[in-house]
Amino acid sequence: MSNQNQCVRGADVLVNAHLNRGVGFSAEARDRLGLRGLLPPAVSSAENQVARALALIDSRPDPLGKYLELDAIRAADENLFFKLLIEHTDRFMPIVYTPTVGEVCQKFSHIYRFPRGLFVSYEDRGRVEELVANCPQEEVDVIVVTDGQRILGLGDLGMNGMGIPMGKLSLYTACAGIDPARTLPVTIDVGTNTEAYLNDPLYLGLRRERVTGDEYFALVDEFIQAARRRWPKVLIQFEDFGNHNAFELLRRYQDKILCFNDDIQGTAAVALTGVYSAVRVTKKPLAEQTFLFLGAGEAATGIANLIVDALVDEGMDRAEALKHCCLFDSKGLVTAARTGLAENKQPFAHELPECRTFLEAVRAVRPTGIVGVAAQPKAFDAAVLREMAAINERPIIFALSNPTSRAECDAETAYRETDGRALFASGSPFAPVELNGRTFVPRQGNNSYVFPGLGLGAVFAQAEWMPTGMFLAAARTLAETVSEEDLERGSLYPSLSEVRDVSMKIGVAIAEYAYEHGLARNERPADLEAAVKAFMYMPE
Ligand SMILES: NC(=O)C1=CN([C@@H]2O[C@H](COP(=O)(O)OP(=O)(O)OC[C@H]3O[C@@H](n4cnc5c(N)ncnc54)[C@H](O)[C@@H]3O)[C@@H](O)[C@H]2O)C=CC1
Ligand SMILES: CC(=O)C(=O)O
Ligand SMILES: [Mg+2]
Repeated sequence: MSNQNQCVRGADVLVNAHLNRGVGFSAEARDRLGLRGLLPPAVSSAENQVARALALIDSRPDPLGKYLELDAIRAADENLFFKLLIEHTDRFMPIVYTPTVGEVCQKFSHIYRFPRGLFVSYEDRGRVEELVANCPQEEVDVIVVTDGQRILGLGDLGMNGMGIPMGKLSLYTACAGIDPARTLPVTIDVGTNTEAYLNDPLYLGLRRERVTGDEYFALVDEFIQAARRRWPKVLIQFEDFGNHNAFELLRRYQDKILCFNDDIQGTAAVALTGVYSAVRVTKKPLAEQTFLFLGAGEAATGIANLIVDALVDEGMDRAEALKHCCLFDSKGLVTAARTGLAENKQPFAHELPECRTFLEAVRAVRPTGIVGVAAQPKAFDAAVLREMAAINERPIIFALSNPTSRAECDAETAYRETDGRALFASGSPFAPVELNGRTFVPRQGNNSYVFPGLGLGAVFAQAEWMPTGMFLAAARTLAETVSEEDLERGSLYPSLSEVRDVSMKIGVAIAEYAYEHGLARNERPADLEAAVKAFMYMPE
């Protein structure tokens, strides 16, 4: 607790979510803080508080209702909220994160109740420093910022996209122990091109079409500079920006400040882990794998580039490595004959026949794995899955688009259409599948397995910036946490119940990378693991 917080007393404590422990305050704390009489007389144990909260949440049958209960708990007592999230990660992650967070964003203006984070509107250009100064946080370790243009696979949600930085930062704390008082969700509101919001009287964002070009980049830069002036060591995570801006912002800031793009780089690391797990099962090395991506945007080319980096790291020539990844976008298979290709797709434009359907492309490329990152629901249909099963003994099937409504296929379909041979992962969670007397436990190929640990390590070592090597290190560290028992159940990732330990290990690997490569701004502690563990916030 900071000195400033130690001065807070009486009712002010009870309306401060960082400090409030509600009916959990002991008799001694109630006297010390001037709370006697302001709370019901009985003191609740931690177990009691959790039980009361769980009953309240369970009284809401629908996921959005559960989200609203959790959100209200958070607004009143952050300690209790994170206790719930940490003790019941499996149960509440689908509520505070995908898929429910998608619905939360779509309805954000209708369910808005509690102030949180920073809204930087285009109307505030020229005075963003003042907005940043208004933030109550004395210190900020991690900012997650969006402009709401590509929220999951749901499209342009404008200011409503704020649910995503809020959700991601909840995971930073729950999964990697970043102090919640030192996190800041940010939305840069430059308008929206979604007509329904512009016509919705309850919409809380700027009512205008999106600002683009120089004015757009000037506003984002004004925010970044203001944030870094106030918090010079802050990590900035770019999240769910529209494709062109996402690549351009990464190009501008990647090697200059402590930042990364989660959709491009975090996703790449988690997908590569899934690939490493899959090749342990197929016993065919990475060098013998070929991937066909449905989609050719941030996630697709982020993943493809990291696979190429991993192959080059194993000794393969880069030109050869590029041939191991092929892209299929809204116009069909990306080939050398295509003109006007975006820069990120060009390295993957190979000499291949023209294919208009994904099934044709599967037949032409004969991939060992397909990766769905185009938000095209059910695109991995029975014909595609059967073709993959005909080409491969153990086909790799990653349906990574979010939320569940945008998944390329569900787990049951993936296993059923491949006679249980698919090595499957999905962006949003699916329940275990029973097939032919076996139980498959699919897990999430979601960047949530890596961004919390990446951020933890970068913040711990106060890294200057985050090179590609860090994302490779994160993928390899995560892969080491996948056990033989996991693989036997069809799980390419560890259980969510282990996620804090997993994030800690990734954090240590990233911090170590920063120390070894001269990127850290502090001294390496003698016992790095112990120091990282001690750094991690844990609710009381
Ligand atoms: N599991 C995870 O951790 C992550 C999942 N994603 C998901 O991936 C999806 C895409 O995200 P981004 O790559 O950032 O978006 P993006 O907008 O950068 O890329 C989308 C791509 O899909 C292609 N596309 C659109 N319609 C298509 C069609 N009918 N057939 C083939 N391709 C088509 C577009 O040409 C574009 O290349 C979203 O649903 C998002 O939720 C994104 C990041 C992380
Ligand atoms: C998981 C994530 O970052 C996305 O779907 O955009
Ligand atoms: Mg994202």
